[in-house]
Amino acid sequence: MSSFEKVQAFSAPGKALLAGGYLVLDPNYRSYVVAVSARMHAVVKSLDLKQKTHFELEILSSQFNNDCWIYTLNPSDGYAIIEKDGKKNPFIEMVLFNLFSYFRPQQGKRILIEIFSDDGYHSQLNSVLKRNSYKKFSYHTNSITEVPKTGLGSSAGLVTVLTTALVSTFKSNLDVQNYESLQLIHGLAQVAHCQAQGKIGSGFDVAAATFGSIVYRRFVPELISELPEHSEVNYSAKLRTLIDDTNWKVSHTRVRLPDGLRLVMGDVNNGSETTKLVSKVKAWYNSNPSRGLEIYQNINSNNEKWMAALTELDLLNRKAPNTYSKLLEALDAQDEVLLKQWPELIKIRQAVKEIRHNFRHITRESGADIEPPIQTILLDNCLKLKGILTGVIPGAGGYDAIVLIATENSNLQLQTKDKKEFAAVTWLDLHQEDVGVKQENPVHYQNFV
Ligand SMILES: Nc1ncnc2c1ncn2[C@@H]1O[C@H](COP(=O)(O)OP(=O)(O)OP(=O)(O)O)[C@@H](O)[C@H]1O
Ligand SMILES: C[C@@](O)(CCOP(=O)(O)O)CC(=O)O
Repeated sequence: MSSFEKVQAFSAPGKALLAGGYLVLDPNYRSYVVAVSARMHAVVKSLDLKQKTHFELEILSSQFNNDCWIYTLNPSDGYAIIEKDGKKNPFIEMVLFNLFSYFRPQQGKRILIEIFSDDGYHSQLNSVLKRNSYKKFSYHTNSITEVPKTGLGSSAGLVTVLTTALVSTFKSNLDVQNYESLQLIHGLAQVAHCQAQGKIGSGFDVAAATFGSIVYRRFVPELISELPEHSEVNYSAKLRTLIDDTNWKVSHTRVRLPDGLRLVMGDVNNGSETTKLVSKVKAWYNSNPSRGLEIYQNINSNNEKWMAALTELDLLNRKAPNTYSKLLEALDAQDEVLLKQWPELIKIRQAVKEIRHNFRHITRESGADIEPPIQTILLDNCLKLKGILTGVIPGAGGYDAIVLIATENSNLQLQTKDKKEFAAVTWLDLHQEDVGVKQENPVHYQNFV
């Protein structure tokens, strides 16, 4: 290992889409995305292969049964991506293809990238925890495709951190705190992630992995779908134009939950398939577009009210911290009379009530389980707990998880312990992260025992 000349490390966070599920697929609507503390990490080591033009790449994900992908890439054949043993990982392949097509590097290199992923992304059943003084990761006996995921966006985290790692090897002195650098990472990661998924998602997960907690409005999908086939000679030129000279009209304004409030995720250990839910909702919308539009506009106006009220809470805290503390105390007491004195709280609760009401309506009409009755019961029970401001089923909804906004002081473990109505929930050890891609210290990823 000591023969490597350059060693760097980066990480990127997972996500929870609080407001804007389904609507965010359309650039007309904004969404509220919280980056979460489960991060995907990459340690990248590189070495110039003097007098050579080929690239030897090894990508290791040792936590998952020592998964490993090995590639040799050549400028002479357009950087064709062929894994030594024919192993597939579409997310890695699309990152490599787009990064090499964009940079078209000529000086041969040997590159080793080690991937590490935090516990939140996957079920930890039958895993073994290994640690050093800085970090801890769980090791599984199964390969990555066989370990159940939790829905925090592992592929978006992987694509974003891998893109960052490769950009850092081709671009000297990459500074991930610099806005232009983040924009470059974001564009390349969106292209790779879209192509690997084989469908056009809204890209909110890649945006949160790159920029952190944001209010997000997507780019038009045609920007990526209209790129030429990979085999076309002009792919590289078109990709460069898309990344360097095109206004994506995407917006990603940094946000954070007001101080004193935190994000709580509860795993319900089931899982839903986003693609199936999306296709049912699209079919429902298209069967009566004017009615669909009316419902979407209603959801949207409540999403906007909710986002605006969170900003109002933040302002209240800055301008009148003592008053704001009283508001948090009212939430901790969950006292209806006290709570009525705070219009900001009423506004948020009312908006979320409307949003959930509309999604239950879509659930009944479309057959897509966005807020199925069992989750309604669970969420309504959660809203009665002390310290809870509001709660939803994030993203596409379904049986994946629930998300609550709670006061810092609330103790949900204690309040829900041994209560049968909460038996299905495991409270996850996660919190909101402000920052997206982050530079890490490579020394922190050595000697795990
Ligand atoms: N630690 C990892 N090492 C290597 N590949 C990984 C890792 N984590 C995720 N991947 C890749 O991402 C794929 C999972 O992507 P998928 O989009 O299905 O899940 P997800 O992004 O976690 O889901 P969701 O979007 O619902 O949150 C894996 O099959 C694998 O190809
Ligand atoms: C339904 C959708 O709006 C959100 C999906 O979110 P999640 O993958 O369930 O977290 C799809 C998308 O935005 O790509």
